Amino acid sequence: MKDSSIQSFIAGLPKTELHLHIEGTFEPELMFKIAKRNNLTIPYADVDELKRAYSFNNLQEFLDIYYAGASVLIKEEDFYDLTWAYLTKVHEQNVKHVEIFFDPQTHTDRNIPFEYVLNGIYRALEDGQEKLGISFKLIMSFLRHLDEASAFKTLEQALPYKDKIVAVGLDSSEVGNPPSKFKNVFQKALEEGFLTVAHAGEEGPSEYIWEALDLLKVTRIDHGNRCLDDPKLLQRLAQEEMPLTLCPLSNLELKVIQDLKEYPLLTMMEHNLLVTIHSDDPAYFGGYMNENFSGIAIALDLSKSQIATLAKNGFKASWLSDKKKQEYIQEIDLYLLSH
Ligand SMILES: Nc1ncnc2[nH]cnc12
Ligand SMILES: [Zn+2]
Repeated sequence: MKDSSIQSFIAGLPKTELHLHIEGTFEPELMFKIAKRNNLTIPYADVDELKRAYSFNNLQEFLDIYYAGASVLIKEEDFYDLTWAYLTKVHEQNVKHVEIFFDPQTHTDRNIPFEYVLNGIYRALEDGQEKLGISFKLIMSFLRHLDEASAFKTLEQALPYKDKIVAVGLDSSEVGNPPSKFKNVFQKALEEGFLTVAHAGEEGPSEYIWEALDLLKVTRIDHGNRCLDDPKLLQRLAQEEMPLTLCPLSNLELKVIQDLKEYPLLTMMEHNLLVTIHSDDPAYFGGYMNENFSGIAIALDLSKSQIATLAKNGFKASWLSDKKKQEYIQEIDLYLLSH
C-alpha cells in the first residue's frame, strides 16, 4: 500500500491515546511563551536550538531534558494551556478518547501547589470534552526515582480528588527502581479505589513486568517491550488479555530499538497480545498518534485490517464503558469496510 494511502487511512481512523505524559506534549514554542510570561529563562537561544537538543541515547538523557522543560510551568493557567494545546492537536488526528498521565511530584517538588497542576489540567480536559468531544480519564504517576515515602505524600494529596483522578501509574527512571519498591503505596491506592498501571519492561527486565502484575495489580502495562524475553510471561499476558501500551517513536528515539523495521509488534500480535499504539511524549519524540501509527504501519508494511485491529485494541484496553467501546469498535469496522 502507498505511504500516502496508509497515512490518510490512519488519519480518518477513530483512535484513543492511553499512554501520554502531558508534560511530554510541551512543544518548544509554547515552552518559550510560558517561560517568558513567567519571567523565566530557558538555557537555549531559541526554539531551533532547543529542538536540536532533543537527541537521546537512553531514557535518562530524555528525562533530564523533560524535567527541565516542565520547570517553567508555574501557574494553573500554564497547566491549562499545556493540556488544551495537546487536545486541539489530537482533535485534528481523530483521537476520540484520552487517558493521560501527569507527574505531580515534578511540580510539587518545586513548591507548585498540587491544586494548580490538577485544576489546570482538569479544566482543559473538561473543555476538551465539551468543545472537542474528546472524552478523558486522568492518571496520576509516581516518579520511581524518588522514594515510596514521597509517593505516599502524593497519594495523600490526591485523596480529595478521587472524582478527577481514576488511576495511579509509575514512571521515570526504570532500571534500579523496580515496581516492588512501590508495592505498599500501590496497595493503599487500590484500597482507596484507584486503578493501577505501570511502566515496566521499557528498559527494565521482564521481572519488572511480573512485579507490576503481581504486586501492583496493574490493569495495563506501559511499554512492556521486554516481555518477549520470557515465554511464560508472554503466555500469561495473552491469557489475561493484559494490554501493552506501546510507543514506537519513543522506543526509537530512546534507542530501545534501533529501527522501526525491527519493532517486534508482529511477534507480539502473533502471540495474541493485546497491543495498542500511543505517543508517550510527542513533543520530544517527533510524533503524535497518527505519526506513531503511520511510522510503524509503513515500517512493518501493516495491512489496513492490522492497523484497524490496533485502533480497536486501544478502545478495548481503555476504561470507557463497554457500550462506548462497542460503539467505537463498530465504527472502526465500518470505516475499514468503506476504505
Ligand atoms: N517513556 C517514559 N518512560 C518513563 N518515564 C517517563 N516519563 C515520561 N516519559 C517516560
Ligand atoms: Zn511513558
